[in-house]
Amino acid sequence: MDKVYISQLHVEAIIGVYDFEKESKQSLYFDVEMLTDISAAARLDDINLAVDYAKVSERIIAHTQAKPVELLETLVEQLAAMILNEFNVQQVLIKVSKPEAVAQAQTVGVEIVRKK
Ligand SMILES: Nc1nc2c(c(=O)[nH]1)N=C([C@H](O)[C@@H](O)CO)CN2
Repeated sequence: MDKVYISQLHVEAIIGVYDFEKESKQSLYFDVEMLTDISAAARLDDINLAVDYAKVSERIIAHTQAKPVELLETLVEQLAAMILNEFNVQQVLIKVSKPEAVAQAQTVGVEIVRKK
C-alpha cells in the first residue's frame, strides 16, 4: 500500500492531566502516516482523488484545539477515528510528541496504528 505522510506538525493546545496544564497551551508535534492507494490520483493528476495532507493537517489542528482532553492516548484515538472516517485511508499511524512534559527527556509521547 502507498503512503501519504505528515511530519512534525506543530500544534499549540491545552492538554494534560494536571491543573497547571489546563491554564496554558503546550506544544504537540504529530507524525502521521496514512496508507492509501495513490494510483488513481497519480493517473489523473487530480487532488480530489488524493488524500490531501493539507486538509488532514487542518483537521488535526482544529480537532486538537477544539476540546481539550487530559491524555495523549485519548487525543490520538480521536484523531485516528476522524482520519479513517473522513479520508480515503485504509490504515493510519499517529505519533504525538509532547516535548515540554518531562524536563529530563528530549520528548515523550504515544504512537498508535489503527485500521478501517
Ligand atoms: N501515557 C501517558 N502518560 C502521561 C500523560 C499522558 O497523556 N499519557 N500525561 C501526563 C501529564 O499530563 C504530563 O504531560 C505532565 O507532566 C503524565 N503522563
